[in-house]
Amino acid sequence: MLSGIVIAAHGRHYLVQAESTKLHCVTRGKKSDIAVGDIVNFKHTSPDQGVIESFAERKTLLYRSDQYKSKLLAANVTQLFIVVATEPGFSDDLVSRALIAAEAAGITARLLLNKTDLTDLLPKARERLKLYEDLGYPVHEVSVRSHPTETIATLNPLLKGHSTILIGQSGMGKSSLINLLVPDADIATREISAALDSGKHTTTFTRLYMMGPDTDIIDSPGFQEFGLYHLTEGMLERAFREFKPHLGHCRFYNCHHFNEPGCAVLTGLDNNEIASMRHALYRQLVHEASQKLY
Ligand SMILES: Nc1nc2c(ncn2[C@@H]2O[C@H](COP(=O)(O)OP(=O)(O)OP(=O)(O)O)[C@@H](O)[C@H]2O)c(=O)[nH]1
Ligand SMILES: [Zn+2]
Repeated sequence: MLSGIVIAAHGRHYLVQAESTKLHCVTRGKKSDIAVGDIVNFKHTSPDQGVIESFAERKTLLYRSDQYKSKLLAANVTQLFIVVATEPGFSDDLVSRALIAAEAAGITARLLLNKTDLTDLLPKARERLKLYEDLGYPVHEVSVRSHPTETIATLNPLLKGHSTILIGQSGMGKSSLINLLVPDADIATREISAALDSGKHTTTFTRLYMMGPDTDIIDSPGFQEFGLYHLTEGMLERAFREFKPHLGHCRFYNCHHFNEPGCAVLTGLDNNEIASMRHALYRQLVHEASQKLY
């Protein structure tokens, strides 16, 4: 049996890189429980095609979900970079959802502030990011277009030895960043489309780019919405870092931290130790989780 890494996924079709060759693989039956980043064992069915027989134990697994189902996003990721910019404005909701997803999956998270060349807008962006810095998430300032060399120098040491997933809203400069870090990214993307989408280019894929023997970058499109319906209330309360000192100090052991008397989390909110925006998101996520239909 041969082994390789899944570099793109589309339904139950996968592009697997094994040494220097890329194969179009499928799973047996209707199963599609393999994600980008999975290490798989496969058998050849033709020189450039194969069948996946099994996958290796995962270090981490990232999901996104809606009311109806959860979807595997990427396996074996060790860190998540959230790309934001001075312009257009970024969504706190999306940033926090990504951070919660990272916490729940046990993945390190960092924020990249791009377009620092737009100096007029920089103080405002820094001020908005302070909330996350205070929570202990590092913020790295870059300018992909104006200071590419410095951007590479900042990011390469952070990327080395990691499998990093990049997420960001449209317009933040994520594509520019990928193209800067992975010089053949465009070629690789065309190869993936040709192999998995029969050249239609209609679908955007989550794709993995190898940067070195133990370093890769995963680009994931479509993060306009980041559903976290799969997280339970217990997982959610632990994924909000700032709740940690308060957990276990509520009057009721099964406190939901909504409006219960003697709730330590709500006391933290009143004392400004917890930002109201974050507590509101916690409420929203618990609500979403209760709407789950699977
Ligand atoms: N001023 C400035 N503009 C930048 C910088 N990096 C990227 N841009 C511009 O921002 C715009 C969006 O960049 P993209 O790389 O397409 O952004 P994206 O996040 O991939 O967005 P989508 O392709 O819509 O998903 C482009 O016009 C880039 O040229 C930067 O460092 N400074
Ligand atoms: Zn409570």
